[in-house]
Amino acid sequence: MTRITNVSLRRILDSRGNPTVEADVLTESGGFGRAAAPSGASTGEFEAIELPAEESIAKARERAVPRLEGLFAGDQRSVDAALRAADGTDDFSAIGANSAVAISMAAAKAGADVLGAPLYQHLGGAFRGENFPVPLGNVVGGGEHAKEATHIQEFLAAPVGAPSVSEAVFANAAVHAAVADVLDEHGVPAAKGDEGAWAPPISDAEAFEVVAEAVETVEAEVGFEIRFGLDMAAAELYDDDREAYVYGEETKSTDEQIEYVAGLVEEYDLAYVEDPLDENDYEAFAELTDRVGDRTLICGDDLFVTNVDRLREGIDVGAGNSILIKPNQIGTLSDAFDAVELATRNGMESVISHRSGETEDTTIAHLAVATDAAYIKTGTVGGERTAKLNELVRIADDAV
Ligand SMILES: C=C(OP(=O)(O)O)C(=O)O
Ligand SMILES: [Mg+2]
Repeated sequence: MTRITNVSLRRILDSRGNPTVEADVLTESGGFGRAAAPSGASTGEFEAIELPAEESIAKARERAVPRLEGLFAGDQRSVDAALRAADGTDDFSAIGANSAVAISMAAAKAGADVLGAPLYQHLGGAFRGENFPVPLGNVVGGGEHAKEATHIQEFLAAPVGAPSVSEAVFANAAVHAAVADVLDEHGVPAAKGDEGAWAPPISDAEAFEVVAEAVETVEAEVGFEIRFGLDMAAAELYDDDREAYVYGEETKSTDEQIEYVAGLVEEYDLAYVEDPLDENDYEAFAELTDRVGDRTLICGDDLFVTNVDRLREGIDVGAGNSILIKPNQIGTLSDAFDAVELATRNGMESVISHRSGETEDTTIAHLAVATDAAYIKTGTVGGERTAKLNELVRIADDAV
């Protein structure tokens, strides 16, 4: 292992055209790692804090960079502990989780480079599992990612029967194309949302029919099982004052929301439902998990925010049976690994995820393989999404 000699930070563009933070980490033996922070739009209330990119860079340069120089790049726990110590808050509000996560990931890449190992190997170790994650591909979407489209944020193709990562990735792209065909037949124009999913001006009920038809068509073509799932991002639908989930003109009480989601799982044989309920409602999550958790994944994104304390609370009451892992929600790779480990020890699946604002960074593809995650959620089309999907294909091919 060699020591970090230099950490540099710069402002780059994300996929929405917003500024984000990129970090370069250099070691004394010439090891190099570069990584960039993604950014959410439907962010959870309990996420680590993202500061404006310029401010985050200035604060991290002043407080974190001097502490990092001299540390071993391959010693991820020490690097991440130094980031936490430099920040001094629980939520990275002093230097920004955007600089923290960019540095944490860049250090991991520099550590891998020093060893001459691919990142997934460095992070996962010699005894990592042999499994590859099933990609969940966003094919129709709305909510905070596209205005005038569906209330439900994401309809996700789930090629659970694909014999390989490559076939799964191409199946999702085929479902995305098939959705366009179905919309075209119905005369519905559709732009794309932030993650590259179609964002048609149709009701949620119509979207279910469109996606079900597209999935069925592609399933028949490829000859393996494709199901679909949802990210309801229900914290964005929930109105605290009205104590109800708001779908345009319609509202649903918490009990009605549970009934609605349980009905959808039944009707469409959903493989996956993320954030079906508000981020503060562990109890309702637990009730839904009790009802349908034996046949689908109930995943906490805004509920858990990749945070072991919130996950522990969920485990105690049986809220959800899987966790979404977004490194920038918590600020470091060590924290993200801890969340995966806690989930695994408690029989929960992990789903490694992109954000709606992304870059060409491919770290999450390596993270998903390193942690033996059941799923990766990283879109279907669009350069910042295919960067991760293509990296997954390369990892499976052992060609990184
Ligand atoms: C990827 C998501 O969106 P965002 O990055 O906007 O939180 C999500 O909610 O899972
Ligand atoms: Mg989500």
